[in-house]
Amino acid sequence: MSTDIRIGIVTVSDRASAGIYADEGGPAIRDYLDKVLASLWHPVIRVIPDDRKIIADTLVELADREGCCLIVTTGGTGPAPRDVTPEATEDVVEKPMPGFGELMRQVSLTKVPTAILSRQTAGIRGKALIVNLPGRPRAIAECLDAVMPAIPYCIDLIEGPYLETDPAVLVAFRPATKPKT
Ligand SMILES: Nc1ncnc2c1ncn2[C@@H]1O[C@H](COP(=O)(O)OP(=O)(O)OP(=O)(O)O)[C@@H](O)[C@H]1O
Ligand SMILES: Nc1nc2c(c(=O)[nH]1)N[C@H]1C(S)=C(S)[C@@H](COP(=O)(O)O)O[C@H]1N2
Repeated sequence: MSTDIRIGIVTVSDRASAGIYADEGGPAIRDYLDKVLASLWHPVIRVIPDDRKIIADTLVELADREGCCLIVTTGGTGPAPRDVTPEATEDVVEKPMPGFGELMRQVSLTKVPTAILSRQTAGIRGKALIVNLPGRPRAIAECLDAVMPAIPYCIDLIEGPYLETDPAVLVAFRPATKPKT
């Protein structure tokens, strides 16, 4: 088991990637993970435009070459013509994990009626879990609070590193398992 925990943080935004506005989404994901994770981890950060091939190539690079066990994207999940983050995610995952999107939309609906406009999804590529979040920076904690308790065990199951959370902030759920004989 690797002890080097690398987590990809991918902002998908035409304007943030062009420097028209400062990226707030990537830093919000990093701050969130800094608060929640007790394990030492290293961010691998990318800020890219809403381009299906660039997004797919970036996800492949972070999963296959950078060795990220978790890749969190923000932006590009809505219905607008250039919103293609879910399609790019589906292009590269081997196993879709639709429960993540379902739960995040359900929880987000208690915060904002437009939650159903996000097509955010998730999936597994090799030993990486990829999770999409909406672009609005405030959506990041709203969505991660919902799915984060299940993420460390998901990464256990795909044979990634053991992620420990700070139990005072968030308790990760790991079901009791029988030892293999
Ligand atoms: N990375 C970001 N940093 C700061 N604000 C953001 C970011 N991404 C999105 N937002 C804000 O949330 C709004 C909705 O996000 P959305 O992903 O739909 O962006 P967009 O309108 O498609 O434009 P762009 O791709 O250029 O960010 C944006 O208009 C912007 O105000
Ligand atoms: N938790 C949460 N989910 C949210 C939102 C939000 O503010 N908070 N914004 C919604 C809106 S307005 C849109 S258009 C969709 C898609 O956003 P995206 O294209 O920026 O990914 O996410 C939705 N989901």
